[in-house]
Amino acid sequence: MAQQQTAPSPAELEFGGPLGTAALLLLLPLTLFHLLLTCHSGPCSLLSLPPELPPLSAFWSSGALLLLLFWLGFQATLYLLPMGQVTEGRMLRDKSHLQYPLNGFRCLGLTALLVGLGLAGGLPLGNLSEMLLPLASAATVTAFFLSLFLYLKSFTVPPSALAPGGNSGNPVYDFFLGRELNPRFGSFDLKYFCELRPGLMGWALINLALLLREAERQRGWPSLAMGLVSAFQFIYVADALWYEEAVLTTIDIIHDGFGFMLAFGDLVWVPFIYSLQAQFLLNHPQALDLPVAGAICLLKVIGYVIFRGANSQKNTFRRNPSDPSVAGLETIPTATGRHLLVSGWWGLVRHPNYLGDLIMALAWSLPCGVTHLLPYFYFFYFVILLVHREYRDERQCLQKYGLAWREYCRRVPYRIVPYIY
Ligand SMILES: NC(=O)C1=CN([C@@H]2O[C@H](COP(=O)(O)OP(=O)(O)OC[C@H]3O[C@@H](n4cnc5c(N)ncnc54)[C@H](OP(=O)(O)O)[C@@H]3O)[C@@H](O)[C@H]2O)C=CC1
Ligand SMILES: CC(C)=CCC[C@@H](C)[C@H]1CC=C2C3=C(CC[C@@]21C)[C@@]1(C)CC[C@H](O)C(C)(C)[C@@H]1CC3
Repeated sequence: MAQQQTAPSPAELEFGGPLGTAALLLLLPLTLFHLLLTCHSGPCSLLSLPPELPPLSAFWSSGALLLLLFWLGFQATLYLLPMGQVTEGRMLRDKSHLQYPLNGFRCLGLTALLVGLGLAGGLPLGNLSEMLLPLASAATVTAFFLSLFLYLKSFTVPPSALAPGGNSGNPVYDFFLGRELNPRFGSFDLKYFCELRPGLMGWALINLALLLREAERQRGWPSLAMGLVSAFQFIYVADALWYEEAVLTTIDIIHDGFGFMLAFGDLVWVPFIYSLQAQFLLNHPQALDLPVAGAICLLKVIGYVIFRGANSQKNTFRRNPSDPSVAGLETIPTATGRHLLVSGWWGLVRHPNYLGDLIMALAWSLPCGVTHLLPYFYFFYFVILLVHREYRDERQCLQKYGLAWREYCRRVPYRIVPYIY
């Protein structure tokens, strides 16, 4: 029988409960526009207001909205193309499994091909770099309406389809966290689509537009710093789509509902905030020595090896514990029948994937030099996000695994950084 979903108690509410989430609903878009404006201002000071505000008309254009809707429709069409394998997600509370298409990397290839053809035919992609403000407004409005739709839709599904944490009964809190775990139209999974497709590829496309604009300005090649930032971030996007299946064991898919936090995160925050380093470099060029560039590349490789190794190890183990690559690892049994890895990457710290991700985040910012704080915004935000995420995950794992989780914490005492945290 389907297990009934009970509302979380006030003590279990996350992000500061209704007040905290109401504040985030306002603060996230305000931070976004503050950063976009600051990045294009001369002083580019993270801690003061941009010297002059553009007219209100600079924040909105119907062309930008149409372009965004076209992009969403285009990516949705690619998602639906019957290419590649289909995989099964984790067992749900009603004991069923959802099916997910694994065609993300092919969609990236097709997108790259079409963009390449467009560029060869004279597509002025660099112009996108002057449309970021109205595009970000259009994406924010779209994310807001999508979240409203998702919130209303969640009242039409059975309790077993709700996320563990998003049905407190408080409309603001539930709107922010998302009530339904896997909202779908037939086989079209809205959360899985948004998590990996339009935002991530949009981020890579914005970076490319900024790089092209910089190259045009320099009448030839982009700077080394811009080249490194774009290449590092493109690798991150391509990696996420190549290992698409691994997203099915992340907190976003297995625990969090689909609400404003993820809709805004996926469609707005990722493309417009994660491209801040490239935006900064277009407006504030930086010279980079080859040895420094080499050291930054090494940092990126170290981060990537840890990030990918840890995520793939956990994903393989969760999907098939007898896979030869993980079968020899030491584990702790839990009362749920699932085991916890206690050696390999997951025996180093309790969140080795966060460690790798943070190292990469630093490598993305360093090419921007050390004269400004703004390119490091992503790194500081990411430290806060991952520390908070780790805390949320610990709480959930303690609930899920009880004594076995305590034993894991005893055997692996550090959370993210060995011997430090
Ligand atoms: N770039 C960005 O903005 C962001 C990137 N990320 C990245 O996304 C990736 C996924 O992160 P996230 O979803 O937060 O968390 P994880 O992928 O680490 O998933 C956490 C889950 O993994 C399982 N788990 C934890 N410890 C063990 C263990 N020892 N053995 C086996 N399973 C274990 C538990 O679930 P269960 O036991 O139920 O399987 C736990 O709930 C990370 O690399 C992170 O850095 C995350 C947020 C933002
Ligand atoms: C408060 C606030 C701004 C919340 C939004 C957070 C979101 C931006 C992130 C939550 C988890 C994410 C993940 C990725 C992107 C950022 C968000 C949506 C991810 C898709 C990036 C690529 C990785 O390889 C990944 C697939 C592991 C990762 C999954 C989590």
